[in-house]
Amino acid sequence: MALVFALIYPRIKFIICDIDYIMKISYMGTGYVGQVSGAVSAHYGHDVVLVDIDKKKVESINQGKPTIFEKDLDEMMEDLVINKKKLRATLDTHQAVLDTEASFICVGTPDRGGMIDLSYIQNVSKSIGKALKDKKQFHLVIVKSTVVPGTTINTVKPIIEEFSGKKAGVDFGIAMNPEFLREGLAVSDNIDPDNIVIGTQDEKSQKMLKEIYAWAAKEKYTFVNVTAAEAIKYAQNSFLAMKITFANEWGNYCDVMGIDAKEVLDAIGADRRISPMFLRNGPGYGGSCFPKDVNAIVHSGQINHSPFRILEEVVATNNKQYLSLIDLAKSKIGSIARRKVGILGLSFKPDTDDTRESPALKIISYLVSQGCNIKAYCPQGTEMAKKWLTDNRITEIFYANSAEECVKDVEFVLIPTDWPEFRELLPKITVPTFVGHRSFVNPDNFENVYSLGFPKK
Ligand SMILES: NC(=O)c1ccc[n+]([C@@H]2O[C@H](COP(=O)([O-])OP(=O)(O)OC[C@H]3O[C@@H](n4cnc5c(N)ncnc54)[C@H](O)[C@@H]3O)[C@@H](O)[C@H]2O)c1
Ligand SMILES: O=c1ccn([C@@H]2O[C@H](COP(=O)(O)OP(=O)(O)O[C@H]3O[C@H](CO)[C@@H](O)[C@H](O)[C@H]3O)[C@@H](O)[C@H]2O)c(=O)[nH]1
Repeated sequence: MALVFALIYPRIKFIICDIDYIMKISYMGTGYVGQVSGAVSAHYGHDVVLVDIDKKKVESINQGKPTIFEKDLDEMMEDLVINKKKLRATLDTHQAVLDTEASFICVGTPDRGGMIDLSYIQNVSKSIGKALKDKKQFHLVIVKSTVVPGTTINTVKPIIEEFSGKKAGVDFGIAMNPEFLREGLAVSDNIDPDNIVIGTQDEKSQKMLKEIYAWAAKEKYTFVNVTAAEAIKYAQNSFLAMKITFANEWGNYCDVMGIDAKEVLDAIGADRRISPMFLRNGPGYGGSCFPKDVNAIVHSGQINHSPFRILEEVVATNNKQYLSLIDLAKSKIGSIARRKVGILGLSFKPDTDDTRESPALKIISYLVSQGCNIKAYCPQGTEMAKKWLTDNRITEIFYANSAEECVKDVEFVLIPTDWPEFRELLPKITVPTFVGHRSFVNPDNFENVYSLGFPKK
């Protein structure tokens, strides 16, 4: 991916306009998805306005500063906002709809008791509908947020029709274009996507989406209807979550059987039918997407009388997997109650500041319940972690300023998140250290280091 990015980035930096028609596009919701996909769209030549209800985000973007930590986004946004003036942000949804030809809906669809909370989708659909009432020209509305199959047609479309008094497919278009970016690699994933899924119900909307993505190679397009586009997103994420869970269960089994899980997983990954991607065992998948998306599709299967038994098991297994790292520590050092523990890595994976559903936070909650004294450090995730832990009344944590400080004066260390920079520290740690991802390190190279999926005496 690094090589692909190195080849592609200079090209888009210097050839800003790679499209036949410069479209005016608004992105409703300026989080990880809206901010990155909006910036990349502007980079390829479109005129983009990002819309949010959060004033701080809008102000920061208008100064050319992203509000998330994402590789290459700082430089790209500063260039687009300050120098090229292709990207701006606003709080005014109404005006943004009037000023643009197409709007992507990129608001959150968080987990609420195993289902997705549609309130943000409903609110933004109402605002778009009200604006369309005042607009004469055709406008394309594209759902990019992850929504369960049926949501665009049964929720978004009727709300916009009601508030605009207009008809979908005639006065405005309705489409679904799921987002596949990975946090930490969001810019490069957007610049060079594997697949662009275009879900539409009418020809005009499909034509407009082809213009929006005119910069991409045509073989990347997948044309489907709106509901299939919604389903593709869930099928993909649940498959990947299942693959990781498969690797995790093999990791657990290999521990017990005295086998190095990496040898097994690397070997099967060499078979092209399986592939090595998403086959690293660890302390369970986290993040803002896999946990909530697998829950939501399991729920949709249940209420539609077509249960996903295999995914129900994936959820149950993943919910417990973080405990395997604690069990590994217990198996080597005995009781962990009331011990001093250093936790390296709070984000749900490296290269992001996002700590949503991070296994590290579940581990901290458990250790605190056992009376442990926690020191924690993360290169980017501390701020978001602190907020979540404080909201959950976990306040007795010492947040170290460096990885070195975090591992001093503790009885053992846990590394749930495999930030590459922690590797350099391993030779200097003198206390037992337990690593979540076997792919991160070979524990045989260190006296005191243990890993899930690696049976070390
Ligand atoms: N984060 C990812 O890696 C990722 C990848 C692919 C798909 N998705 C999906 O994309 C969607 C957005 O995810 P995210 O991580 O960017 O969410 P996020 O929570 O980071 O951002 C959502 C933004 O929407 C804003 N918002 C809420 N209501 C609004 C309104 N009425 N008008 C304008 N803005 C409004 C919020 O203030 C926030 O800034 C979700 O459905 C998610 O499942 C996320
Ligand atoms: O082999 C692996 C790969 C990942 N993980 C874990 O799985 C989680 C998710 O990782 P990743 O998929 O890299 O990050 P996300 O940014 O959550 O991206 C996923 O979720 C997004 C939101 O839907 C999708 O757009 C992406 O395609 C999909 O990969 C993290 O906790 C990882 O540590 C593993 O344990 N082992």
